[in-house]
Amino acid sequence: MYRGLSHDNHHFESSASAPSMRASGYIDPATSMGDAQDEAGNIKVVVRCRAFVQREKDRNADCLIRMDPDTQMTTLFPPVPDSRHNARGKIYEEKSFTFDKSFWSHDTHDEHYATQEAVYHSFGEEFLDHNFDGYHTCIFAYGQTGSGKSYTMMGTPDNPGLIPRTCEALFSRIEDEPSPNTTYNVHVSYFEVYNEHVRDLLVPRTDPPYYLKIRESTTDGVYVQGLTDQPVRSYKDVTRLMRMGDVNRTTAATKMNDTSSRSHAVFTIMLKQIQHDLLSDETIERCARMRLVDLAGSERPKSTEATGARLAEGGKINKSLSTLGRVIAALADPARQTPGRSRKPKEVVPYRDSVLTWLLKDSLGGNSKTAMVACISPTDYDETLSTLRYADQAKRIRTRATVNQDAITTAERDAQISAMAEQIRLLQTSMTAASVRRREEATELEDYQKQVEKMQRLMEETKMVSESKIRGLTAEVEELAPECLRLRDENEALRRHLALVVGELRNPIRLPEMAKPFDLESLDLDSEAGSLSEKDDERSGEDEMEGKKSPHPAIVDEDETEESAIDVQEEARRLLDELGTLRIKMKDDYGRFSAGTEAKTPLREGR
Ligand SMILES: Nc1ncnc2c1ncn2[C@@H]1O[C@H](COP(=O)(O)OP(=O)(O)OP(=O)(O)O)[C@@H](O)[C@H]1O
Repeated sequence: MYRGLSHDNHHFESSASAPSMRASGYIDPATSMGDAQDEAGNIKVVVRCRAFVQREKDRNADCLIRMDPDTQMTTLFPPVPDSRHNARGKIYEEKSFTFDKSFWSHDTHDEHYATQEAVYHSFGEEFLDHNFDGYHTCIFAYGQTGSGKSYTMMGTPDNPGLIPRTCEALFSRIEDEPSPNTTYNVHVSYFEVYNEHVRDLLVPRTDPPYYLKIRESTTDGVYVQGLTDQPVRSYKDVTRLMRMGDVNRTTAATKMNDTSSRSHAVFTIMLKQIQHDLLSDETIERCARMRLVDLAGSERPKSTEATGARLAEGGKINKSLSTLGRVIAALADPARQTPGRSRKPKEVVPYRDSVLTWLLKDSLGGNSKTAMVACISPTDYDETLSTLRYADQAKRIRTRATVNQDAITTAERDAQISAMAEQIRLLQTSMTAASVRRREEATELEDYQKQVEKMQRLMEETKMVSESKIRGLTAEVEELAPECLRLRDENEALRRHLALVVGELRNPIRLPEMAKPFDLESLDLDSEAGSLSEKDDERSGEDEMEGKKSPHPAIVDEDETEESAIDVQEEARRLLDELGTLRIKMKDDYGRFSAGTEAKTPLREGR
């Protein structure tokens, strides 16, 4: 039974360590360029156990944790089987782990109670020292949902956590800087990784949300493109930004935590110290990056009773945390820690498998001094065991931190500035050219579109003209068709008539001698026409040669009649030709414009 467990003998003394001995940010080029330049070390791992929250008090929960202040050992005791810890066949065992520090923040009345201030003094201050020495640092809080990560990192207005305390101490050190030759430049950024997307917390939220891209460069490593990098001059400036970021951060109430963080939040402080030596006219610059990460909590859907969006968020959170676990496992691999000794090939570190691990690549396995705060709840055996195992593995990770320092003379600095100015000038020129090009391209595109519209309009007009032309021609053809038929019939009649007349002339009816002479006057041949056959010509010639005068008066007018017949014939031929030409023209127009209008065209194929 561990309810009311006495911790008297297991807690350590006040965890407030001695304040940093660092007096100022003065950079000693001689020492700073020495051994401290490249420092390999393990990730610092601390564990913090929080107090009961109301829901745990309500169910009279047992505290399953003990911490030994002397050995820094954290022990997890098996729970009394109850509705929450009754998995059939499951064996709950006592488990012990030793970390760099075990913070007992469970019982405020306990003499070893670790306050927010104590946690900061224990290692927050030490990490700030590293920053002033020019090292990049990273502190991240890990643990199940509701275990106290946000409380440890950000805290409350009354009980500020590591982030505000670090910032406050940073500015108080800057203000206390005794050397007039040292200047500081501080920038802050704050972003969250929500559902595998990066969102800037220092800009107002938008709907739909605006996500930032992650880039990697040889000089800057992995970075968030377009992230607000706000210059700050005082702690007041920082608190304003922290508040803004916290308001923008995605939180929601779950069964395990009323204000559960649904994202990983990364607060970054960039500290640049510039020290100018008047005698040597040399400038030493140190750049340090402080990353303070409040991870989203791992969660069991069964415990949080999440559904819908919350459940999906939880899935993404767990996925990225399990990738973090795999990254930690790969980095903690003994083959990696003792290169050359092990024959086992080094495991590939899956940094890129999640946005979080990709962004923390440098902090987890590169140029950084890193600490992990494993936050645990005093009541949940399974989740706490999982967190303690995670933390235990992280202890084995070694990083190699380097002092990020550059020493340059004033002349070099001036040269750098003018090189940069030149680069900016070139960039401006190319930007101007690019925008001119873009403008030109836009104008060209506009012209092109206008031309296309114009062409479309023209085509439309042409179509309309063609249609009206077809309509006009069709009407004309329809109008001409009866006349054409009439002409053809008339021509036919004339031809028949002419043939009859010619036949009559060639073969005149011979009247008997006694008969009444032929009444020439009654024969009207003026309008008759026809062609004479050769036979007829021959006969006429014979008659002339014989010198016989034809008794038939018609023979006297034969030439005249023939001329008239020829005229008629020519007129008919001309009409036929005209008709043919007209038909060809009609056929031509019909072919050109008749697509889809055939139904309207009454043209018949000419014979
Ligand atoms: N050391 C502590 N002392 C007192 N109360 C604490 C402590 N740690 C956490 N709490 C309380 O526990 C509750 C949950 O804490 P917190 O929100 O920090 O959890 P979390 O791990 O950040 O959760 P999540 O992952 O869901 O965001 C809060 O009400 C907080 O005030």
